[in-house]
Amino acid sequence: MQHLESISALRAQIRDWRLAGKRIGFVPTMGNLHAGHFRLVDIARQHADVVIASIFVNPMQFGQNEDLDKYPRTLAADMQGLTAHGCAALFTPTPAIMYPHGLDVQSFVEVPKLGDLHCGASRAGHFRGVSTVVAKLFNLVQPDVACFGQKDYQQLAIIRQMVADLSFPIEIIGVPTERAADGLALSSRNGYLTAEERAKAPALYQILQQLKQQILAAAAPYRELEQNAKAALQAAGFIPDYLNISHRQTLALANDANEPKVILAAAKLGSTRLIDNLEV
Ligand SMILES: Nc1ncnc2c1ncn2[C@@H]1O[C@H](COP(=O)(O)OP(=O)(O)OP(=O)(O)O)[C@@H](O)[C@H]1O
Ligand SMILES: CC(C)(CO)[C@@H](O)C(=O)[O-]
Ligand code: BAL
Repeated sequence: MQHLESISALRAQIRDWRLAGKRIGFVPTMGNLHAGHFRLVDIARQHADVVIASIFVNPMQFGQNEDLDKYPRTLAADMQGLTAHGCAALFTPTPAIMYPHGLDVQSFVEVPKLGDLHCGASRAGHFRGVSTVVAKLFNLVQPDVACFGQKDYQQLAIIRQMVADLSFPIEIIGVPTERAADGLALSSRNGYLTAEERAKAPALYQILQQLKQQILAAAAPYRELEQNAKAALQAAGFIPDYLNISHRQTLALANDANEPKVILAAAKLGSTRLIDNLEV
């Protein structure tokens, strides 16, 4: 696997692939890779001749009091895993490369409405950071196809909207959430959990599954079901951030049984913020 650390090296590799007529697949990540990330690479390889991944812990998407500094960085292990999954190249830019003049004067991309809801309301500026870095990575890599996880459901919706609005010639593929045997969505932040917290963590997905059945049974109005589910999260040891029965495309709160729905949730277990979702 090629390890590309500069924009010039990346562009030379992309040029070589283009001259060879290769269809390029791209998997952007923040590293500390797990089976969910490697699944993205596997899927990308099904849709492209070559796959390139990126690892960049993007400071623009972290809030002041978030975990930018402690975010796990495991490059050597990540490179071994990517190589084992047939990734052809890995791009690992630094913040100085991505934001040479600093974040304060950096041009940005913002997806209105979708970026303001749910995690956008809880993490001010987060999705501006995500859409900006992904747009820049798309311009640098210029892939034909890019894979994102459904674990970050709102992020995937925002990327799809950005690609459509800005006419990126890139096919976006959403990959189902990879889960541990007990149902917990794999996430780099799961590594923050203590043993006691990890034992409680599966309750998040279990509560989403129970809520889905209640929605299908039309057990009560959606807002009442949301409140009950948040109470169940608290009883399971979580501090709920949000739990919203939403429209799959607009992500606005759903009210109608006929709408295509997704349950979106974020909750803290100790100091660890977990997210998950379940389509209804
Ligand atoms: N369990 C998973 N299943 C499928 N895709 C996933 C999973 N976890 C992460 N991804 C996807 O991998 C890509 C990179 O995500 P990222 O590097 O932030 O990993 P992460 O596990 O989501 O970390 P974090 O704990 O910061 O959320 C994103 O498209 C994300 O949706
Ligand atoms: C898409 C992404 C790599 C942009 O930094 C990040 O938000 C992530 O890892 O999901
Ligand atoms: N996959 C989530 C990235 C973040 O929380 O910044």
